[in-house]
Amino acid sequence: MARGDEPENAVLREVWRDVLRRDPHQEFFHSDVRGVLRSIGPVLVEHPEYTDVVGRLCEPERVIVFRIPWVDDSGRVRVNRGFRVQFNSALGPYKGGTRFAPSVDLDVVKFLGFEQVFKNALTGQDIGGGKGGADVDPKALSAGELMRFCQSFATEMAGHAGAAVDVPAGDMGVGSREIGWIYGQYQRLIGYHEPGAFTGKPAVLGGSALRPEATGYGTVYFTRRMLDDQGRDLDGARVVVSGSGSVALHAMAKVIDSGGTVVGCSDSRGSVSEPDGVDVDLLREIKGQGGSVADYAEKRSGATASQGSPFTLECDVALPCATQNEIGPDEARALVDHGCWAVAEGANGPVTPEAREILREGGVGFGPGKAANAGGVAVSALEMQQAAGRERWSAEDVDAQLSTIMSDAYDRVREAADRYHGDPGDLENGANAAGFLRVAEAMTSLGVV
Ligand SMILES: NC(=O)c1ccc[n+]([C@@H]2O[C@H](COP(=O)([O-])OP(=O)(O)OC[C@H]3O[C@@H](n4cnc5c(N)ncnc54)[C@H](O)[C@@H]3O)[C@@H](O)[C@H]2O)c1
Repeated sequence: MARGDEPENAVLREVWRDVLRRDPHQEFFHSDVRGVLRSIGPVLVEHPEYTDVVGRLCEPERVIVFRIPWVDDSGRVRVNRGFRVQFNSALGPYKGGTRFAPSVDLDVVKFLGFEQVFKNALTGQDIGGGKGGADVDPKALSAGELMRFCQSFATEMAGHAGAAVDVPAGDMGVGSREIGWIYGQYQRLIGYHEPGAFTGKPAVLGGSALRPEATGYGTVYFTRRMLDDQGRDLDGARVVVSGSGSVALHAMAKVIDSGGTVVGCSDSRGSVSEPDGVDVDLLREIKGQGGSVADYAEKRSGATASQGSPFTLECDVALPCATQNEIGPDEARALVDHGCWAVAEGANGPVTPEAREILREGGVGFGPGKAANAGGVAVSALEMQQAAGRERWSAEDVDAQLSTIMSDAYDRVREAADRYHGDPGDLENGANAAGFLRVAEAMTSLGVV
């Protein structure tokens, strides 16, 4: 919302101006707040009692910024910056991932933390929202350096994490190995076992079955419900999945499991088109050895590598699963021109606001990340439950719960879209409205705290 495009509701307008005034340069965060304020106007007409919570909801409860000193393999002392934004704990302990990437700054972490508040609410579980990370490129570090880095990160986080306080998980650049190292240092510092304090741990340390798969699988479960409502399904569909990391590889596997063909993928170095279908096992193997999608394409006669976006390829379904701002106006127009049925965000913020508008006008279904990629955090919350009960659930059990959670989230979003925005297919407004309703009820019940 530019100044001339402010909310009509006087309270929302005031909140928006405060957000801009306090942090004028946080554009990712502004963009997300803008979307939410747009969506909740009609909710406040029905629930004026929730008006008071909006200002508090847009201000994190706590922001922790810290120094991460570590020693590299040559003996040189290096310094990075770490972040944890404890955004909202009305529904439960703060819960959200940890991102290690050079692009991490306070704007990105606040944006992701704000998203997380709504996402977690949509899962129906009792978890608040938070996010953290550090401005480091883990790919540039040796394993020894990365372990020391994780230990330094954990030393600072130890005073802020805890099973009933804040439960970090992984995100880009942070997998189960790194969470194991972070948890190891945390446990050493506190002096006892507290497996519920971190999720996404290796299985041997109490990590949940299916946690690595959960976000990708969940995105596909959500997409299937979207297609169902269009009278379509993934069987026989051509699907582009961007990225080839944790979310993307598992989304690809579930697409193939559902009868679809993955006709394109990418990584930070380029993209690949393969009309006959990407071989996910081979791609995983090559990526696991540090290779790129271009290295993969060299091994496949039907695959073509390029430097362009994978979203200009012809496809029926697009699942952006890499990073933010992958689908801008050009990619959105290509998707509309190719008659794409649906786009669902496996990544956080991969579709820009302008692109979302183009998709909407072009009649392409849109599943916002707040809902579509909630599967990861949902299984993280199941990992917390298993830790609390000292239990281990099977992959089948977790998968069944994940599928139900994603389906329920879809219903919640669709119902709110219909009720407050008069269009059951407007899942973006629906996700914001449904998430807001749950958090606002909890915040109101807690009083002004
Ligand atoms: N891991 C989770 O459980 C989880 C949960 C919810 C949302 N997400 C979101 O999903 C996205 C991916 O997370 P991940 O855990 O798979 O990370 P990851 O580090 O395992 O993989 C990221 C992938 O994106 C690719 N990539 C990075 N920048 C790119 C660019 N500019 N263009 C094309 N490809 C690029 C990388 O090469 C890699 O293949 C992130 O937005 C993350 O916040 C992850």
